[in-house]
Amino acid sequence: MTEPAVRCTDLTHSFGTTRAVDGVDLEIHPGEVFGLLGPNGAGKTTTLRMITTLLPTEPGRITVAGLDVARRKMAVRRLIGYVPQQLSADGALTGRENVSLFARLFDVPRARRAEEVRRALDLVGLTGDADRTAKGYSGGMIRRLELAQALVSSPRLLILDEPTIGLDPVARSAVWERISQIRAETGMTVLVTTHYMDEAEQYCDRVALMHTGKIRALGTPAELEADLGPESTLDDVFRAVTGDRLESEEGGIRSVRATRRTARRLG
Ligand SMILES: Nc1ncnc2c1ncn2[C@@H]1O[C@H](COP(=O)(O)OP(=O)(O)OP(=O)(O)O)[C@@H](O)[C@H]1O
Repeated sequence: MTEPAVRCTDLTHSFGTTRAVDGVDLEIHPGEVFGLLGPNGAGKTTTLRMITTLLPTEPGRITVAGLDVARRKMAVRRLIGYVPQQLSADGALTGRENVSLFARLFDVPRARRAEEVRRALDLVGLTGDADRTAKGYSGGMIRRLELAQALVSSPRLLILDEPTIGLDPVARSAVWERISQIRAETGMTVLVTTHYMDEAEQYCDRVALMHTGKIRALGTPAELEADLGPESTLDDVFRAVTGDRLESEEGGIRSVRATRRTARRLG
């Protein structure tokens, strides 16, 4: 039987008295686009940081392609491409130099490096802009550059934390189109967090709705909506299971702040 791409068993993590992740069980199938949905503070980033080996997994357990994350950290890191929420591109470098840097960091063999960098830039549609410095890129182009950085080591599991936060609707769909195309071309598994329910509805095969550290519902968007009744949206499902709204005002303000931070850092 094929191993799940990710299996989380009873994941728990606290920061002081805040229980950020509270008994999460999750199984992500190979090759699917899986969306972890929830408002700010739901515990999504903490869950991703545990899966990516950046936070301890105990007392819970995580496997990535059958490998125990607590015991096989380095092997797991080689399977993963991670795009965090924080900016990871350097404005002073060209697109190609940014991706080359990641190729070196991730030990892409020297003989294959230039070709892998070209391939990653091509996958995200940045070939024509590869030799311009990133400080001249739009927000959407920076996000696609960060995708290329994560793709250069040919990961089996691509993990994206709020890939479209702070982008305008056109740039958001451009980023998602690339994610869908890359998944179709490479067959890799994609785990993505978002608080934009329309994106999850359109682009995710399955979603988990997270709130106050717990998974409150899990399934395909269509299944979850059908369970609630005709004409339901994912936001309705979220409200029904948590009594809260998925897209909060706070999210909007944070998005703007994030965009401004990105612009400042690259400028
Ligand atoms: N390093 C930290 N120190 C203390 N508390 C933290 C830390 N990181 C997260 N938290 C708290 O843990 C809870 C979950 O945060 P987390 O970042 O995982 O949520 P999230 O769903 O990813 O939201 P966001 O989109 O805002 O990052 C929140 O209450 C947050 O304030």
